[in-house]
Amino acid sequence: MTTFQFLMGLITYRTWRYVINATAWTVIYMVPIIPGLITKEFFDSLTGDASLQMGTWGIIALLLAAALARVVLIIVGFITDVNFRFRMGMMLRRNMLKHVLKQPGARAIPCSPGEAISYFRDDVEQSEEAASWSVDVFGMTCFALVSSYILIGIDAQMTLLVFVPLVLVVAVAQLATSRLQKYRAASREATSRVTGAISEMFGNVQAIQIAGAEERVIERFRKFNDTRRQTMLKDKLMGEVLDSIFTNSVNLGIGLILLLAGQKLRGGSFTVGDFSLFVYYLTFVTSIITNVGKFITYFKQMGVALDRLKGLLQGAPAGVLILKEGLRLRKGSAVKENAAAAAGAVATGPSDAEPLRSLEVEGLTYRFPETGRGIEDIRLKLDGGSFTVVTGAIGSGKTTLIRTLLGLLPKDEGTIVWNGKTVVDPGTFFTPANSAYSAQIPRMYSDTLRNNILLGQQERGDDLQQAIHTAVMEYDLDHLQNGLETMIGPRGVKLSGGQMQRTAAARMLVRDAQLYVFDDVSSALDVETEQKLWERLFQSRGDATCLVVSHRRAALTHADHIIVMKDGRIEAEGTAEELLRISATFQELWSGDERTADAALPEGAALQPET
Ligand SMILES: Nc1ncnc2c1ncn2[C@@H]1O[C@H](COP(=O)(O)OP(=O)(O)OP(=O)(O)O)[C@@H](O)[C@H]1O
Repeated sequence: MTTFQFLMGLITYRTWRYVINATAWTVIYMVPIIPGLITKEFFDSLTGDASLQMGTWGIIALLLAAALARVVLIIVGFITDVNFRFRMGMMLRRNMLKHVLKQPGARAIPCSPGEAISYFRDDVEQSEEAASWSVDVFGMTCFALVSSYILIGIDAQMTLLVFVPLVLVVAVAQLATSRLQKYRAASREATSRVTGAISEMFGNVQAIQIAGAEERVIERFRKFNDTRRQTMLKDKLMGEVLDSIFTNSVNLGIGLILLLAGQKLRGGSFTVGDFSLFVYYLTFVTSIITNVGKFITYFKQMGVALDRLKGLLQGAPAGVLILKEGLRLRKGSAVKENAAAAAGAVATGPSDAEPLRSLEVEGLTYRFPETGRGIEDIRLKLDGGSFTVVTGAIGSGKTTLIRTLLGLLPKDEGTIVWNGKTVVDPGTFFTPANSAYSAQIPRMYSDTLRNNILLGQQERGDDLQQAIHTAVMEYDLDHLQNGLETMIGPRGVKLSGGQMQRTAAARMLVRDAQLYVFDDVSSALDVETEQKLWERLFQSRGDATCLVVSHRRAALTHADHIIVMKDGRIEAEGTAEELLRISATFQELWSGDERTADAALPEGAALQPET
């Protein structure tokens, strides 16, 4: 998609709003034609050259009326502009967000959240700016056409001098294009790095403190800021240089007009009124020239913004950005949408989920583009109601296997078959009521513990209490000041690693699902708590199928089937007894866990809330 197609895509999102906006601003730009003619009449009346006799008060009244009309029109223009800009920006942001949310969860954005914020804020604003200025260019062109027609009628030679700078400006702006784009791209990139670094720093305060890395982190941040300062300076300087070229080329035009007008006035072919009209229109032509230059600059910068936004799409067609769907800004449409969503929820609700009889995976492969590592040719089968553990050394591919199976990473190859039917889109299929998942690193929101567990789900009967009990959270609740109503997350009480994992387990268990997937939920739990968790899970959800990543004996001894991963492939599989005989990797993991269990902390040591 070219920058022009992108611009047209934005403009035609709400064509009639654009037309209203363009009409309003065209009238605003055209209004000064009238006071110019009135002023000409006034001066000509002083020298007796006037064709209309209005008198001083008549002229004042006309000038006031024209000024008042312009004020009113400008207010209208601002309203139409804000409305148009808002919708355009919202459409872009909505389409970007929709695309991001459709991506496999683990690769939703190709950058840090801070950088993504810069795409959503700065690049969208830049695109809005160019589209909004296109309205002004249209209005200004109309003014230029009408005023030049009037001026040519008076003096063609002088008119040429007024408009020559316009040609100059366009030529200079075109010549400066590639450099301007280069500087803009560099300054945007540097800004993204800075916002990305801020989000990383705030997200990793504890890790930075523990490593005593404050100074090094700040030094790195300072370097990013220095680069940003330099690139921004170049970008701004280039903008200012162009601006001054535009303004000064106009001044040159004014000088020439003054010289010529002097001669012509003396010769009698030019009236004082004509002179006043030229000078009056010139002030507007000046702003037109500057603004046309600005628009060309914004258009070029829009090209840079478009390239960056394409990057966020990760290879999807750029047309995604300008998909024309409704914004649903009115209350009525939101209500309708909620009703539709509620209807959808019934169709996929727990009662409709088909009980899991078998889940088969064949040739599942995913390689991270950055490292080429991942999982290769995974084949596995889960029977309904079974407890399967995936184990293996660090980096052997356990998490990648789970994420690829659940559609959080886009599989390169392989098939997933649920009860004999191929799963076409794992990302949407592996959600409640088919499956629920607890990630290796759980994320908490700044909200109450209750809302963090429910995550929008309606509380039904004693579901919540049951999930809390199964996740072995009762001790935590007793020790949190406001129990379930305690504010947690970044802006509340900080939970320990074990508390977060139990909260994530409760979040998963409060949902009815056929398949429960635990990714290393036990890594921050002591042995006794983990033992309780599995026992309670079997009591409360005995018929559920579980797929668990763990290297702990507490999980391994409960397993019907164990899969041992090594270098992204399945190295061995079987029961714990069988694997202890045949797999050296498994023997190592088994004895490694014995040492960990011996050194484990007593129950409750990790349960105190960190504040
Ligand atoms: N985001 C990523 N980008 C590139 N490579 C990755 C990424 N995540 C993991 N890898 C690589 O893929 C391989 C498998 O990683 P994975 O996280 O699945 O291992 P794991 O067995 O779950 O490890 P752990 O026990 O530490 O959680 C490793 O070599 C790892 O370096």
